[in-house]
Amino acid sequence: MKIGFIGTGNMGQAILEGFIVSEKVKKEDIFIYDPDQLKLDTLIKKYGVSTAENENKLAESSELIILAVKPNIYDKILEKIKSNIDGKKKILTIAAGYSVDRAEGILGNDKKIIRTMPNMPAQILEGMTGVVFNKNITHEEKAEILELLTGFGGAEEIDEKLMHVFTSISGSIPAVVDIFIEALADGAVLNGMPRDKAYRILSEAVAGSAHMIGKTKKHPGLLKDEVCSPGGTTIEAVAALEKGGFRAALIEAVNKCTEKSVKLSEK
Ligand SMILES: NC(=O)C1=CN([C@@H]2O[C@H](COP(=O)(O)OP(=O)(O)OC[C@H]3O[C@@H](n4cnc5c(N)ncnc54)[C@H](O)[C@@H]3O)[C@@H](O)[C@H]2O)C=CC1
Ligand SMILES: O=C(O)[C@@H]1CCC=N1
Repeated sequence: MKIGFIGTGNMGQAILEGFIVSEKVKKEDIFIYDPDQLKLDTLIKKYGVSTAENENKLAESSELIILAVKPNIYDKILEKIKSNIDGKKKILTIAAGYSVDRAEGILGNDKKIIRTMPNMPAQILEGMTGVVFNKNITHEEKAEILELLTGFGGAEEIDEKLMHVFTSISGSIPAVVDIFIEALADGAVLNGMPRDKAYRILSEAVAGSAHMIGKTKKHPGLLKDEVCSPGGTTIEAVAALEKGGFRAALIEAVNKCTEKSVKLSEK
């Protein structure tokens, strides 16, 4: 399948890298367009992909078009490429708060639209992507798209109503985890550990703890209890977190992020 990227910023590049590293897509089948020539030159050099002269040329030569620009220019780009989108081409969106309905409103409801919410670990094949298909995508095409997306991590079809909260707990979550790890490393540095060593240890310890939940299927509260020895060290950390409002801060973070996705969708 010929795939075109409109926009090769942070997320566009992460997906592109995911496709290449996973070998799901051949470099000859990837076309990119971005007004930032430096980004294009770097990606052409690094991955051997081809560039298109403009958005329309890219749309003409691609079967799947990935719109990886900021949400506020989605309407403008779709209007621009509209005449090159027939009922066979697929448009894949990744923007926060950009509904299938809105894309159909511009392209027509006879077009094939896939709304996704990827996340940055796609770059290292450990991403998680939420997927919504419009009614024009066939069963075979759904399977083909999910297969492509699972090349760089997990991919799950979800109800579009849940896309806002999915954005908070998947699309945006790397930033939350990054702050979490940075702050933990500050604590380690405070106690004499070199920062780079702390990051190395934390990335393993946090990933392992997260995998325990998926692999053991135990309730996270139970896993926490198993770590807290009576009168031991861990319960001191737990008590400090509760005192600092850790849970409330995280619930509010998910809530605010979800609200923002809703707001973006109302624009
Ligand atoms: N950064 C992330 O972790 C995630 C981002 N997203 C979504 O990805 C989209 C892009 O976000 P980022 O990559 O973070 O932004 P970014 O600012 O890094 O990338 C946007 C790219 O679009 C390019 N661009 C601007 N006008 C263009 C045009 N007319 N045609 C083609 N390209 C054009 C810019 O030069 C830039 O390279 C957003 O819609 C965002 O909601 C979704 C999930 C995660
Ligand atoms: O911050 C944003 O709006 C995008 C969507 C999810 C992650 N980054």
